[in-house]
Amino acid sequence: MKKSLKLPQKLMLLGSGELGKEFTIAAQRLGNYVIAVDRYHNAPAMQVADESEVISMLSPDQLESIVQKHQPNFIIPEIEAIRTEKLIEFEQRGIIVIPTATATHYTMNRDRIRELAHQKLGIRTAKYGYATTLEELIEVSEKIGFPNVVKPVMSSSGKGQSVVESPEKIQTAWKYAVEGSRGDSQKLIVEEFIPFELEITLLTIKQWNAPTIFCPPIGHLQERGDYRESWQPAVVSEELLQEAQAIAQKVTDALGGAGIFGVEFFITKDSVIFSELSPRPHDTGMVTLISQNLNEFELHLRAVLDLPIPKIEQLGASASAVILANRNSNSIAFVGVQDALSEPDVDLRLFGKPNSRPGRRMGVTLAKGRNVQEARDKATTAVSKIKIVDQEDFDA
Ligand SMILES: Nc1ncnc2c1ncn2[C@@H]1O[C@H](COP(=O)(O)OP(=O)(O)OP(=O)(O)O)[C@@H](O)[C@H]1O
Ligand SMILES: NCC(=O)N[C@@H]1O[C@H](COP(=O)([O-])[O-])[C@@H](O)[C@H]1O
Ligand SMILES: [Mg+2]
Repeated sequence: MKKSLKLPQKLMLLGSGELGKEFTIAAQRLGNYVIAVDRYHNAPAMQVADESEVISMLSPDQLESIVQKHQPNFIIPEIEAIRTEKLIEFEQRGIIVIPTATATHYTMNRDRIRELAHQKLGIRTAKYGYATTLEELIEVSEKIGFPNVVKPVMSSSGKGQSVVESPEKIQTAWKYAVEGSRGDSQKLIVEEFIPFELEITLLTIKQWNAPTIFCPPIGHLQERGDYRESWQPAVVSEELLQEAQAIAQKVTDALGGAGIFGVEFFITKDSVIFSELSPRPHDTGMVTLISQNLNEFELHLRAVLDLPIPKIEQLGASASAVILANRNSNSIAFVGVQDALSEPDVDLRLFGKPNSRPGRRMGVTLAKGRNVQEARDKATTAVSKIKIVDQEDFDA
């Protein structure tokens, strides 16, 4: 990365969900030009970007045609399911891929990043094995033991993931995982179930020309593999936090490049277990929209563009909670927003996703409190006040 950089830059965002939308807003506040790309029209980031493209990001030809057309300076992946071999080619042609094309390749599938962290770097993870057929799944499950967690190697937000309590449940887990697999892989990972006390995301900012820095840890609560609440700061002993930071530094150094990473850990009574990482802003990191002087999207942008990050300030106990859809609809509306926002220090993001399906994340509440418990209570209370309705029903 060159030492002196001029603004604006042309950024191509591959994936245009809620995280991309906030990133685009951060990029545009510094006058940059953003082309938002996703598989469907009017995705959240497209609503605030300069231009947009609707393609299959797993198609090398479609990626080639939009890169030819827009000639971006940077390609910034926002989801995993991208034809990463093509990103390697773009990088060789001089486009900066964030954090690097190889890093996106490693983190696209759970097996590659697991091999890097565990086999190559010797980092502690849950015991694991792989399966590509039901027979293999039965065999590997017996080896790992019960309960275990079955996940497609390519999926996110808990899609296709389930906890398997006993051998009779394996077939159901197989079916669920194959159906929930994103992209073109049918491989599954089976992990030992870790009975953790707390799980955290350590937002780790890798810079081109400055040392790696960390945000205070974010605690989170997940249900069925998907995030429901997050809060900052999370209480972790100094010793375990240093261990987590050392692991995050080791993995992100191995991946290289620059940008923010969401490094996920399970914290048990006396140990830290690496789970996985996103080479991009993390959903649980949306709490930083209220909890820090620079949120995770602004930090990502600064790291990408080699802009300084002189200080990360935590602004006090804060929390986020998700608003999930309960229906299939392409005309959803929200009611109860007035009530939700009537509390001091409560804020809201409604992502503007054009369609809903049961369980799809449509928004997030943000809150500050005198302590984390109060912040969490305020965020979840705000969620309970917001109801998703059909536009037509409401207008009728
Ligand atoms: N081995 C495990 N033991 C215990 N809980 C687990 C295990 N693996 C996953 N989980 C639970 O499921 C959640 C989601 O798992 P994971 O992060 O691997 O999935 P994901 O689909 O990549 O999620 P995201 O994309 O939101 O990060 C974890 O945060 C944790 O709560
Ligand atoms: N855990 C990863 C994550 O939260 N990713 C975020 O969700 C969007 C997809 O949402 P959708 O499935 O509702 O389209 C992605 O584009 C990204 O913003
Ligand atoms: Mg995760």
